[in-house]
Amino acid sequence: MASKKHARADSQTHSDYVEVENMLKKPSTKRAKQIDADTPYANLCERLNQTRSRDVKPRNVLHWVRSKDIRQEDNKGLHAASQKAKEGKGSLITMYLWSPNDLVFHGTSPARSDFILDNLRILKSQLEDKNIPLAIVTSEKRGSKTQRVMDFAKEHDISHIYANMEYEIDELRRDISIAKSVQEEKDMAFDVLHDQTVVVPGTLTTRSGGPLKVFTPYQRSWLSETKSEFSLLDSVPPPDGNDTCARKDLAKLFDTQIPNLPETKQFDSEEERARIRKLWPAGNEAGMRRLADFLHNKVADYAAHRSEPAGDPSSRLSAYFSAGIVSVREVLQQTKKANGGKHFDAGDAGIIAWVREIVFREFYRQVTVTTPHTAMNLPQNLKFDNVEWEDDVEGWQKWCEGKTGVPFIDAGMRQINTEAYMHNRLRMNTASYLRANLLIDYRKGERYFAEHLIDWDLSNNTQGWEPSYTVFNPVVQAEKCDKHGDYIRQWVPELRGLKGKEIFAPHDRLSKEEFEKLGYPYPHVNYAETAQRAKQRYKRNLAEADP
Ligand SMILES: Cc1cc2nc3c(=O)[nH]c(=O)nc-3n(C[C@H](O)[C@H](O)[C@H](O)COP(=O)(O)OP(=O)(O)OC[C@H]3O[C@@H](n4cnc5c(N)ncnc54)[C@H](O)[C@@H]3O)c2cc1C
Repeated sequence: MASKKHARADSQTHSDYVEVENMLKKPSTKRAKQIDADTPYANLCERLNQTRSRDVKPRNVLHWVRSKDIRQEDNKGLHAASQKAKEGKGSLITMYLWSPNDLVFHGTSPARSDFILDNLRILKSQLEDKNIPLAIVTSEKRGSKTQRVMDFAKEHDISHIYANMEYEIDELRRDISIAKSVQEEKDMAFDVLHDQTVVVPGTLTTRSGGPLKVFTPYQRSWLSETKSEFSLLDSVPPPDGNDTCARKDLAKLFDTQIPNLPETKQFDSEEERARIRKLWPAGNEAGMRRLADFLHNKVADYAAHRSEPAGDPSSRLSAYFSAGIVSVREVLQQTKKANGGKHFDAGDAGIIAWVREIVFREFYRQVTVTTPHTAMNLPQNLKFDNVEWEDDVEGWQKWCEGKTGVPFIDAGMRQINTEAYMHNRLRMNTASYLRANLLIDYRKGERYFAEHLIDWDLSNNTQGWEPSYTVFNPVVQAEKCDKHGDYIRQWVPELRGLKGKEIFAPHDRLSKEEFEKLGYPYPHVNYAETAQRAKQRYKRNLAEADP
């Protein structure tokens, strides 16, 4: 078992199921459209135009580290803060706002929570070597963040606050609130920089000026933009150090400790934590080593084999991207080198295919910024909010535990429960199975992924879970992507003894007697019937939808 959280999933009761439901509050579709028409992102940008340009003499300068930029290498906000600090006589201070209730609210997994803390430990030690403190400011209540940050800034005579942009609606609203408070101060400035992507979300537009909303034209435009604007891949150096006297002046800040995991985010045991840590070692160095290994040993086969989970064909860099342990610019610089200096529209087929996935990541941030309701438990296609979902508690429990009786689905769910990670092809299949074959509200699955993945990322997860009419046949998918059944064999030990095509659908392809000997669950539902039911339900409910 990966975590206490998962142990809880084993004994999921109806009240747990309802608890998930309560977490999924959402606005009406009418309200969603209003938010899309007047986005918090646009509102924040407008305010920042005023707070960033204020003529304030630098004193102490703050970089506010967020859960998506925990590194000193090529960190735009940290670099800007370091440059500003050099203009004055004050020090560079860094700070992380620790909000345990946010972890609970967002359902952040123990694996991701622990990964964040471990990376903060590394960053704190690297910065301390340069006499830069990393202070931990705790906000016990979700609503007290602005107050805590402003109190900290005043207490430490901060003239400038820098941070990197987070594009989710709650985070944008938090920054709007900070910007308002900074505006009320006479001698403070606030700036938030774009660091998560190469191309700033929202800037790739159609001829008429609207944001590109379809991936293929977005990718075309991204490739052309990054080809003509070389500087987009430029990186910035790590921060310069403070004078040694900062050690004494800011002693209290150097003393703050990285917090422990909250009770609900702890692992079952220290061994369990060590096992997950070994799979996902913390730190920029570990991430960049992983990249080098991928570029050297795997990327050449990526185009041909990326959908075959048995060979573990992908980079497994998602955890490092989602917590900002590696910079996407530095990753792409190394990738370009591996491509013999060619841009990402030519050269090695594996590299072209891999960078396409990075572009997906950028595209999904553009969607979050321009369609903010997608970060509010609502589908991008609002009509899908009208679907009448089934209340299949048993199906839900079986899905969570990897006991649906469909080998490919069960293998995927057992992988996520064990590794805090699932291969992309399985994410697609398990999501389709939940929202179509089980007809369970896809938002419950989205939340389950957040509660278990180490790489949880709101934009990638919500877009990955976006409902549609597509229903994957998990037997056909397995026969195509797991030809020899090795992935299934790895994760479903009950089926390890099966050698032929029986492994993909043991219930249908073995005799009753042979099947029962396996000790493997009966299929919870019939694939063909439920796929048909889902399509009809979607069609009827979408036709009746109001928006
Ligand atoms: C239902 C569903 C939920 C998902 N939830 C998440 C999530 O919470 N966090 C997350 O990072 N990804 C998510 N993805 C996208 C994708 O599955 C993972 O990024 C990928 O499997 C991570 O493995 P990797 O790092 O080896 O990827 P690689 O294949 O090596 O790709 C390199 C990087 O590109 C990005 N990327 C790859 N595939 C996608 C994609 N389909 N969409 C957007 N970006 C992509 C990731 O940052 C990834 O690390 C989800 C996909 C689906 C279908």
